[in-house]
Amino acid sequence: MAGSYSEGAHAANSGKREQFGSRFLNDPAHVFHHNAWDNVEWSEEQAVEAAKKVRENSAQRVPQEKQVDYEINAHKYWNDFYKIHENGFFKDRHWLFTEFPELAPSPNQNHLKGLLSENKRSEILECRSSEDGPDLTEEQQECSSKSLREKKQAPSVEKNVTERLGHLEICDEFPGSSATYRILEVGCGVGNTVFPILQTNNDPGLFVYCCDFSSTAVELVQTHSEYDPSRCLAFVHDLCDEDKSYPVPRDSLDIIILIFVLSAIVPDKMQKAVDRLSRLLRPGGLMLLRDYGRYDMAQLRFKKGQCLSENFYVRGDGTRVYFFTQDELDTLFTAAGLEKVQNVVDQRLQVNRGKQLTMYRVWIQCKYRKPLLSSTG
Ligand SMILES: C[S@@+](CC[C@H](N)C(=O)[O-])C[C@H]1O[C@@H](n2cnc3c(N)ncnc32)[C@H](O)[C@@H]1O
Repeated sequence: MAGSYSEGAHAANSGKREQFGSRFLNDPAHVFHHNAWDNVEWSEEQAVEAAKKVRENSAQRVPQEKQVDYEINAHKYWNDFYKIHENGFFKDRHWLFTEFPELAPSPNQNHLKGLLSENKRSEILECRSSEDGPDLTEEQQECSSKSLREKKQAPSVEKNVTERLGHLEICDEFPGSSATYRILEVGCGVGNTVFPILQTNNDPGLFVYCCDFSSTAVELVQTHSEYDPSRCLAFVHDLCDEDKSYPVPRDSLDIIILIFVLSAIVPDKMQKAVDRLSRLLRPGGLMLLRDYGRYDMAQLRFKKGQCLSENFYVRGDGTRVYFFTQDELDTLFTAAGLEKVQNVVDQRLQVNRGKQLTMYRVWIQCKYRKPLLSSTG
């Protein structure tokens, strides 16, 4: 499988991610000079070969009764996973702040969000004009200026925001209710995202919620030396469980993070799970996702007999994984009433220089925003 390699400019033009990628392989002969190459363009031959591998490994499906077991006992398989690996498997994700600067906003930006959660609508509209400074990200500037445009064009937007934020006053007692910036991570595992956020974001108004349906994982978070209940709440929750609610009211969260978790649930439950989460975001709040993309090396490595349904597989330890396209994720988020801010594919070539191995990774990264004038049920 030969890859062809792109210049950064080409990657940018083709809708591939720009922020991550800075090391480009221009000369295939240099492939083993570094550990990883960004924005690797696949050749047609390589894509055809990947599709063939997927057809082959999907030809034989896991029997129905086994599929039922994997679904009913999904949390047990993950519990077993964490009993074995504890917190040594997934690495802390310090790239988070490059990719998602919203997780560690500057004090000014937090102040801005705080005003919104305190329902000081008139103040926020005043503040925005002076705070749209150079230290806001491009997306945040776009968000803010869009808000201002909307303010001028449609007074009903303001009314809607006020009504929605008014809801918070009704449910004013919930964990973290006095916080001014609320982040929820779903499928948090042992806290490899949550603890870096708590370390990096020193905003006194920050409150971080995190949940996972693995009680073993949640216990590891709660017993971590840096777990501070005054800044964080870890709880057991199944994001597919329609009967159990989250411990926060609707329209209350600034950020929801989904890191390699949506791919772990059965595809026909994804939409409702995203819908429920979307309701928890405040107007203007963001859903952030990073997850497996179609034809990632992990998908191509599955053997016959591990396929549950199209692009959905079970690993040897009973945990499951789906491989998304950008369009599928776009449909999930937009159907949940969110607007696209970013939806990019990160095609990376990882290199094991010792073993002279090349590994083609495909990840998708998304940011979707709840509109100010929102109709998420
Ligand atoms: C691949 S791990 C990622 C963990 C973590 N987000 C990270 O990046 O380190 C997937 C996580 O999703 C959790 N998970 C899977 N299905 C879930 C569900 N239905 N509800 C809540 N958590 C779930 C698993 O227990 C596991 O911790």
